[in-house]
Formats: sequence, structure tokens, C-alpha cells
Amino acid sequence: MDTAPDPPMWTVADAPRRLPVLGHSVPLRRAPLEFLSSLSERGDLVRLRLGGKDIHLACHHELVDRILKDPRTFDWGGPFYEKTQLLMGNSLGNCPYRDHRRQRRLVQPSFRLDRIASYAPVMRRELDAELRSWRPGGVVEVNDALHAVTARVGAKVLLSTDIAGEAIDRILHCLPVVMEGMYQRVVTPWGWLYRLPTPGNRRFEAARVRLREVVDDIIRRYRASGVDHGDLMSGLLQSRDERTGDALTDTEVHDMVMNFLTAATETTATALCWALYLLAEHPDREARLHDETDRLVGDRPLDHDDLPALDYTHRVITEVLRLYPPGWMVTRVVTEETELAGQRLPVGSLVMYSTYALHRNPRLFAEPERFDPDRWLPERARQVPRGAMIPFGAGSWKCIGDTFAMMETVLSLATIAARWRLRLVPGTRVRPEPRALVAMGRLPMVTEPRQPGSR
Ligand code: HEM
Repeated sequence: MDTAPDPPMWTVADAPRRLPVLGHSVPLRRAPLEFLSSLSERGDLVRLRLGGKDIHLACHHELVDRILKDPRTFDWGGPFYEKTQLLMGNSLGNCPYRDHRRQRRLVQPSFRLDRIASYAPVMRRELDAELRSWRPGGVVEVNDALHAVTARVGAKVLLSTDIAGEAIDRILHCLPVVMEGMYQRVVTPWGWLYRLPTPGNRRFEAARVRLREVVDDIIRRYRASGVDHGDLMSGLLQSRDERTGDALTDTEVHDMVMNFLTAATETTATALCWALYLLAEHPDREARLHDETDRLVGDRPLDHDDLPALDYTHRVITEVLRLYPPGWMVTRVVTEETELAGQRLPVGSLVMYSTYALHRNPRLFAEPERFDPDRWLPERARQVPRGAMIPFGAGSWKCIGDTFAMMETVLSLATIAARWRLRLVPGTRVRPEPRALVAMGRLPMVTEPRQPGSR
């Protein structure tokens, strides 16, 4: 496997297919995943041109690591993120380093392991309700179904029904409209387009305003009740900075709620969809998963304590997160003049990396396109260079929900696999779609029950 070259050995190259004026916008729009993945052959650091500016793409995992571990020099930012502030304000995953550290200290206690473990029954209830609606031989649009489940789990872990009540339904109604609108504004950032009074713009604006009102109202109700409801919202409101005694302001709580709802829904649902798709395409690996769930799960409800035993399920999810990590393009902005791979980067330069490309680099992973859960057996996993596998990011902005996400995806996949075998509807074409994350389109699957108690 790869070892780090000494600094003078770094290779720096210009990306191919640059056009006058347009720079690299054409290949980046047409086939971004393929284009970015192809660039690691060119060099450790590759220069692209976009919007009249140079952007440096770090292809070597040690350069990516350097960027992520030096948040003062390589700060949060870039056009990709700035639009998301429309929805999430200056929240945890959406703010520069100077604000981030304080917020992270305040939010971290809400993600303590004991709190996360207590959310397993919520996950179980929501998934059970969905699985009970499946019929033998029926067709389920799995992508929609799992997005709805993870959105309900996210909302109910965040907010207790006893206090938030039907506000949760209103949130779940507005959220997809707002998320789709946000995505459009990120990928086609033409401000004027969104000021036109089109039905789509009106729907987005109405949902955004409604969501803001509903969340603000819930915060007021929580503050007035002054009780710990054992949910994430209570954790956020009670949190105090040990150093300063500071609490999160209402605006910060609001933005964090939006951040949480968006970060917790699509990522986990998409990982589950990729897992179910890959298993349907690889019956031998599916059979091994079924062996594990037949032995350990059956028709029994799963809990956080079951996680350590679900070895193969865990390896499947890890391999899915290698092949389809959400962060296909992560950017940072240089805040003080620095050097990367021998290149001088002035203040304001944009650097980026693609987790998708990194995880498919043949110098880091043998047969990178192969779905091989066993590459995460401990003896093989040890050979993966440090910093090469980063589905949850690394450094200051590392995903705060990683334990939550692993619990939800592993328990959900084991529960589904114990009860149902899913087959792709013939003719379904599944391709990675680089949207806000590496998404997939529709995933209609036929449901075959695996045991009498499956419903
Ligand atoms: C498979 C599931 C998930 C994956 C792969 C994932 C991945 C990531 C990545 C790569 C980042 C860092 C982005 C950057 O460096 O700019 C991140 C940040 C974040 N994620 Fe996740 N995520 C997942 C699920 C979740 C869940 C379930 C939650 C909430 C419970 C969550 C909440 C967050 C938050 C709040 C941040 C910002 C953290 C900070 O800036 O301090 N994520 N996630």
C-alpha cells in the first residue's frame, strides 16, 4: 500500500479538459464523480479552474489529512456550503472555525454514547411501522420509504412527541421541499432565478418560513416547560460551556435543529439504500448477511447492546460508506498564506477533496470498485493507510453523528435482512447521483418474506 512521499516528491498537476473561460465546469457538471476520481492518476495535488479561479484538489490522503487537521489555515467555507447558511444559519456544521469550537463544546454532550444508545427504541419503532406495511411479492420504493423512516427517527430523537406533538408532522412535511430547494440553490447559484415568482420558488419560501416558525415555537415551548424530555432538544437547551458557563442562544438552537434534521436524514437513508442495492446485486454477500441475522436476530427487536455481535452487518455498512460516502466534494478556504505539496496558496484560495474519489483510489484500496465487506476484517483493515477511509470526515468538523449513524444503519439493515429479502425490479437502473451527497434515484424493490414472523 501507499506510503507518504517526502515533501519534494509530491506531484502537482493541472487537470485535463480545461476550456477557455469555462475552465473545468463542463466535466464537473457532466460526470463529476468520474472526473474527480480520474484525477488521482495525475498527481497528489491537482489544479482545476472554476468560476475564473484556481481550486486545488488534494488527491493524496496525507494532503487531505493535512487540510482537515489544520482548521485554522484551512477553514470551513466555499461556494458549496455558503448557500446552506440560508437554511442552517451559522450552525455547527456550517460555520467558520472561530465560531465552531464553542458550538461543538456545547453540542457534544448531547451526542454522549448513553444518550445515543437510548434512541435505539425510537429507531426500532419507526422501522417496524414501515416494515409492517410491506407485503410478500409487493413492490416498495425503498428510497422513499427509508427517507421517510430516517426523517421520522431524526425528528423524534430530536423532539419528544409529548411536547412537540403534531409540530413534528409539520416539520416532516416542509423538510423535503426545503432540502430540495437548498440543493437547487447550491448547484445552480443564480440568485435572480430564485427571486422569480415561480410556483417552485413560492413553495420553497413558504416551506422555509413555516419551518422556521414551527421550530421557533417548539423552542419556546421547551424553554417554558423547563423539563428534560430525554431528547436531543433538551440536551441542546441544557448544555453549558464548562469554561464560560455559556449556553446556546435560541438562534443557535434553531440553526442546530435544521442542521441536525438535514444531516441525519439523507445520509443514513442513502447508506441503507446503497446497502440493499449492493446486497441484491451480490447474492453471495447477501447470503452471509442472512446467516448472521438468522443466527442473531430472527424476529426479535434489536437494541444498542446487539451492535458488537453484528459483525458482518457492520462490515457491509462500512464498505457501503467507502463506496458511496456522502461527501463527494468537500471544500475549505485558506485563511493565512500557506504551502501545500510545495504549492504556495494565498489567502482566500479554495482547496477541496473528494471522499468518493479518495475511497476509490487504487493505490489505497485493492480492486476499489469491488463491493468487498471483508476488506474490513481487522487484519485487512489494518493495512488501510491512516486517513484513507474518512466517510465521516476528520478533524474539527468530523461528523458528530457518526455513532448515531452507525447504530441506525447497522440495526436497521440487520432488522430488514432478518425479515425481508429485497430484489431489484427488473430494468431498474441505479447510478450514483452527485447531489448534496452521493444519492441514488428511485429504488423500486420486490419484497420476499424470509420467515413466517416477518410481518
Ligand atoms: C452515514 C451517515 C453519515 C455520514 C456518512 C456523515 C458524514 C459527515 C461528514 C463527512 C461530515 C463533515 C463534513 C465536513 O467536513 O465539512 C459530517 C458533519 C456533520 N454531521 Fe454527519 N454524517 C452522517 C450522519 C449524521 C447523523 C445521523 C447526524 C446527526 C445525528 C449527523 C450530524 C452531523 C453534524 C451536526 C455535522 C457537523 C459537525 C461539525 O461541524 O462539528 N451526521 N457528517
